[in-house]
Amino acid sequence: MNPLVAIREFDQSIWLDFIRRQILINGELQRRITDEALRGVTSNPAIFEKAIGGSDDYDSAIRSLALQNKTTDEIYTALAVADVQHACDLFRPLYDSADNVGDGYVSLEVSPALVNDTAGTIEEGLRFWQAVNRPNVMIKVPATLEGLPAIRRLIAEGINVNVTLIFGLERYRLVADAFLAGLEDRVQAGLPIDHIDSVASFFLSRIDVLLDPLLEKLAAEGGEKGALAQSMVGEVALASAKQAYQIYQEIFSGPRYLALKAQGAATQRLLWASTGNKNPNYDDLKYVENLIGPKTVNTVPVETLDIFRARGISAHRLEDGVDKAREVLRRLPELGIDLEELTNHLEMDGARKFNEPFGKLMASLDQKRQQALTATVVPATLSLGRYQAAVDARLQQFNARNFTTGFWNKEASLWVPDAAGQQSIRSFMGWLRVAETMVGAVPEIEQFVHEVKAAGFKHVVVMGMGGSTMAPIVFKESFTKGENGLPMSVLDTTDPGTVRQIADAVPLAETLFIVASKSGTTAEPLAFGDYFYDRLRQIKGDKAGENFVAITDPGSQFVTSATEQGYRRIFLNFSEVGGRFSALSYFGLVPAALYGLNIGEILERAIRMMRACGAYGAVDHNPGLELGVALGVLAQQGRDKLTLIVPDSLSDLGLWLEQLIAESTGKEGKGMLPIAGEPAREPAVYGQDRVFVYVGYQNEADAANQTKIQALEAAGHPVIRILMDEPLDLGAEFFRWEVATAVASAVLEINPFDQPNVQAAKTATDSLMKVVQEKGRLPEGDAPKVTENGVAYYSAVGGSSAAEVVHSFFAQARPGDFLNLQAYLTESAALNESLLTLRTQVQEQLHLATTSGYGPRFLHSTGQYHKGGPDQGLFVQFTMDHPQHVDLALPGRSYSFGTFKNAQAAGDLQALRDYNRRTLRIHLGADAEQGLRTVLAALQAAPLAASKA
Ligand SMILES: O=P(O)(O)OC[C@H]1O[C@](O)(CO)[C@@H](O)[C@@H]1O
Ligand SMILES: O=C[C@H](O)[C@H](O)COP(=O)(O)O
Repeated sequence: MNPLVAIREFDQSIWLDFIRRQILINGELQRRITDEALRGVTSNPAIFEKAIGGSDDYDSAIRSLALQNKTTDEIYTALAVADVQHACDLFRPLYDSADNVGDGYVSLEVSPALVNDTAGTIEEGLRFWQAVNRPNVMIKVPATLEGLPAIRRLIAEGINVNVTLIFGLERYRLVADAFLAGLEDRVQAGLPIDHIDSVASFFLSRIDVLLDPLLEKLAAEGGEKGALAQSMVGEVALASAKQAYQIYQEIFSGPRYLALKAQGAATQRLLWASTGNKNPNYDDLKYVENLIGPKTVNTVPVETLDIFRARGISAHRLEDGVDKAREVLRRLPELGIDLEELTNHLEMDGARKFNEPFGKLMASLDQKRQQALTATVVPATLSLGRYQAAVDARLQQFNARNFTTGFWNKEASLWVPDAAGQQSIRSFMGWLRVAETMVGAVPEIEQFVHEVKAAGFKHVVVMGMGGSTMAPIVFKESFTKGENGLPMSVLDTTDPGTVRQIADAVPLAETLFIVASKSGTTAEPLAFGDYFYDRLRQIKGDKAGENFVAITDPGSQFVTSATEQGYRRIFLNFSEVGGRFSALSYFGLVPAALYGLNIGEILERAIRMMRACGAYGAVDHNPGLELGVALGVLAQQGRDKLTLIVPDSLSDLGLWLEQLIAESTGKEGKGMLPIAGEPAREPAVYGQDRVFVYVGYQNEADAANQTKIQALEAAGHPVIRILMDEPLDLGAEFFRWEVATAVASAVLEINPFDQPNVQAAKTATDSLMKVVQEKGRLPEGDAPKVTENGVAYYSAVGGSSAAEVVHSFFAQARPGDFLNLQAYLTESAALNESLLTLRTQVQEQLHLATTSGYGPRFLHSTGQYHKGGPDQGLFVQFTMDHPQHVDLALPGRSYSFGTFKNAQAAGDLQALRDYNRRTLRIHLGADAEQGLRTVLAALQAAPLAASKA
């Protein structure tokens, strides 16, 4: 039997004298608990120095905390407390188990600087106890004379105490006395004493390290004394321990303790500490095997633990040779050795051994803190030309209103006058500080990633709509997969072809499906979840839930259904963080971590930007606020098409920006429309409604785009440039753009956090789905105006051929309008190319801004702007057939993905028409790529001409 397990027969508990974030996250500590019967953990300042100072595991957390203006002390406490909490949670099942007596504890030591400071020790002990906030933490207090009253007081407060740095028997008696006195104080105060545990840590190897050289010196002198000294080499520590155990038995069978026992008190067990051997001549298990006995603990370093597991022998030996032990201690004075005096030296030396590494750790933390504070964020360069004056005027106006402070104080009157709007704004500002909150969740997420990989998962599919999946898309497309990450796909469409592609491409049984929905009521993610859950049930039966993870808000219905379906994990996000502002919450970070990205670092960059956008000072030179004011003012001046130019490596950033900006600002007939995916062109093809934003990398040559941007600037267009150092800076950009969007909304006097017009399409879709449920199919729509080459054209404008319909549709264009292509199709490279050709043609001939999106994705993004923003859109909707061999049935429903998607397209078309938008629906038939080529031919039949109006 594994000796670590066998040792339990002798009622000794093995604790680990080591902690480090890595072993918490990578499952090592859990494995030791499960497989090696590990029953507790102790830490000390030297251990934390090794963990924090000796690795870069904590660096991004250190910098994040520094950016939150934490002091060095606060940073140390936050890191240590987080690790101790995590370890406490891993031991919690053991701690709570019915047959547990005194185990499952994790110790956290007060600062070694307080070794002679009673009041300071009590204050810090109480503070740590509250900060860790776990019943199975032990506060470690040194057994100095000043420590003794603190031990009594902390015990009296009901706190578990690990008394450390005990070297001598006299002091040990005082320690036990302080423990009993603390319990008696509680009894006197009428407080319970049945859930308080304490251990007395008797330090061993350090005794021999000090005594052996003295004994060896005497031994070398020879004679009788020399012989006696020789017989004692390597014996004093074990003799002290054995004698201490005798004292333990005496005290804890005496009347004083028995009176307390009657009220439920446990004994203060002896804990053998400093049991890692330091003398190469001794057996490495000297301070383990010889000290096995009932009601004791041995805290061992990792190396000793592993040696014991490999070759240790478990036997009750603590009470062997008790007489000899007594004799060793009795005869020491004959050699002129005063053990009690030497233990005082050990105590002072012990304090030094902890103070030195602790000082070193604090110095290195301080240095990292300073470095974090001096690091700056990537600036945005605003070249606003003739608009600068209007922007400056608004900046001054905002400064006069003390806008920066009001913004951070969530003063909703900065946005809208009505009380309901203001209430909604206040309740959706959680994103402002979510990055800080998430720093604390990084270890939890990283441990989850470890678990998922250990369980054998090979792929991740993130499923959701809009804000619940946009950030994962950006992470996937802008970063290469992290070394330890899993390949990831994102599903955000009901298109059966796409669902099928994903289902066929991934190893289903080894795929982790993340269903991400803030509300938990969005129809698409629920359908995705049901579909894949059903597929997994066919493979794994009742175990299907193991492959599913939910990210949702607390209290959503989805929490209940995911729990019922046995989901592996449910991450509860924050109700005060809206979907499109959730990139830096669980919605963005869980997928990012699974993809192998350094989420601590992403958060650090975000917090750096958060600090730069901080609550004090002027609006100008504040990276988020200044950008927001500029964009808002430009939009008011007709420069409302925010045209994003990016290198290929950032092509999907536009999807995220589109949703954030369009869904936040596109309402009440106002708004800013992001234009993504239009290649940069010469000034002549653009109208006067553009503001160009270039987001790229400092070191990535993107000469073609940069030259074009310069020409656009020279031609009088406002141009904004942001040059990042590396993809991790996207953490900062998420935050900058969230702030800018919220601030631009204040300029436009709208509520950035609602999406009132998205509902119109959902409602229309819902009524169509009712018809489907009743009649088995969607209602017949209007007849097409024209059908040509199998492609049908539906529009309010007339024409007797495809070319005529298309041309008269575009004849409605006015300056400042935009084209929106809505592709309810299965995405493909060929379709992307044709859609781009169509956009380019319209841009060149009509100088319109053009946008394009796959449906239904865009419904949860720019869809709000289409209906709520200004009436400037020309909407071309493309639909296709979903032949039976491609379409997919939805389990438990009377309709398929294809029907659902058709209903969404028809519902949105209905909504657009209800808002009197100019629409053209083109049904491409069974072969969408071929159908679209036909449309292009119709378009190219003659040059487009806009109306003269
Ligand atoms: O996360 P949920 O609640 O499923 O919502 C998805 C998306 O739908 C919207 O509410 C719009 O329909 C977005 O704002 C949101 O990001
Ligand atoms: O809790 C115990 C101490 O952390 C530890 O055992 C000290 O051991 P050392 O003497 O090896 O530093």
